[in-house]
Amino acid sequence: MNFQFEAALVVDPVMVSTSGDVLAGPSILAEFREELLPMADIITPNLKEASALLGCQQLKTVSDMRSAAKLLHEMGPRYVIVKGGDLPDSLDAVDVFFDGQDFYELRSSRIKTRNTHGTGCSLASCIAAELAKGSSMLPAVKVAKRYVETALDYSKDIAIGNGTQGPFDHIFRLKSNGQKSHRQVGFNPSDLFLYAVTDSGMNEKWGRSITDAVKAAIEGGATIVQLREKDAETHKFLEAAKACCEICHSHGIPLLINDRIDIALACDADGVHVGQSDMPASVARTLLGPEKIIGVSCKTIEQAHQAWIDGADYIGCGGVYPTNTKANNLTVGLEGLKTVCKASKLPVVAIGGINASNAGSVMETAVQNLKGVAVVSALFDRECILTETRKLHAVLKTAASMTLQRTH
Ligand SMILES: Cc1ncc(COP(=O)(O)OP(=O)(O)O)c(N)n1
Ligand SMILES: Cc1ncsc1CCOP(=O)(O)O
Repeated sequence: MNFQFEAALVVDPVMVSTSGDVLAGPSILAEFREELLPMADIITPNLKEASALLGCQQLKTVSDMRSAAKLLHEMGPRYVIVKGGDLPDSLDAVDVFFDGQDFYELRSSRIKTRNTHGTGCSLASCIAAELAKGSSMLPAVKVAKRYVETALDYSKDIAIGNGTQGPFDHIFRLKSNGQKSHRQVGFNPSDLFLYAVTDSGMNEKWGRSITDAVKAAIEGGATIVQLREKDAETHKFLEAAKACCEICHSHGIPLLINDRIDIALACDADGVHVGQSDMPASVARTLLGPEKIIGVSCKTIEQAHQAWIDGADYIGCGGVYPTNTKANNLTVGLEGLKTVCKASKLPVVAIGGINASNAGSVMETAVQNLKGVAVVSALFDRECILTETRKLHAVLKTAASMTLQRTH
């Protein structure tokens, strides 16, 4: 693993709590400014703390937060995130991240709860933990934000003690894992290794149900499944999606729905895959919440960058090779795939015309961020899905181990 930080100092200047209580007085400000901030890799003040550090400057808008982030950066930390939880309720929850050059507005849905004690410390701790795992700063901040948002959502209705504000529950993942034994929580990019994408037309042609097709793909080694049922009627699709959810989750395999956010919500699938002309990923993220997986189809560096800004988890890049499965789909080729992979901040799965004969060439490009291949016809437009999935899995494993040998 390539560690970006040998040691990192994450400073949460705990001075004013989310509830407005003053936790540290003005006497500490000089030490913060002169001693701590110049050493910090990142500081994570809320609006009141940023205001106090800047001599009680009023911070009421996102534009004020940008100016504050810049001024705080001049005090020495390498990165600043000004947390906007205290902005008026009518606005989205926006945090402003500044790396000394560029500003990023990190938006999330506003979760209505009084249980907010501990959010600031947990965000800072989670950033530190991500840095320790080898992450660079902005991805670490994004993971931490998602974690806090999910924990807030999980614990929004918990009633503890007598105070008006309670703590949020930051060990929710252990609990939710216990409740749903096989269901994976969060997104693991290695799941993209062998991505099976169904097709209603192909199942019809071979006289198969979606559930039988999904079962066979999983048995053959598929690591993630997407239901891409373009012609399915909604009621039937929902019933099939619910059944596929059960099958996938009993095997610990994530199930995504193509395009249909309504179906994904109704069957509690693990997420969705959307294209450039579908629901924007940022809206999908707001609708689905922080925990669901969102994939976006991208052919260009700009689209990949936008997907990342919008809060996607991975991108699907292609068509790598010509295909009959998707009409009028521009082919980007291996070179286009490499270009997007190198620029992407998100993991990538290659798609389009991929089969057991060419999957090795795709994986052996060993380009950064490429985690696997997504395949429709090479699995589902075949007589035996199980055999074809096994064959493809073997090819991918060989390619992955050859790549590993080459790089060591
Ligand atoms: C993994 C993956 N990558 C790309 C696509 C294509 O999605 P989209 O651009 O929305 O096109 P349709 O699949 O809707 O025809 C995908 N489905 N999965
Ligand atoms: C959905 C999609 N998006 C880009 S190419 C493609 C079709 C992939 O199907 P196949 O694996 O049969 O080429």
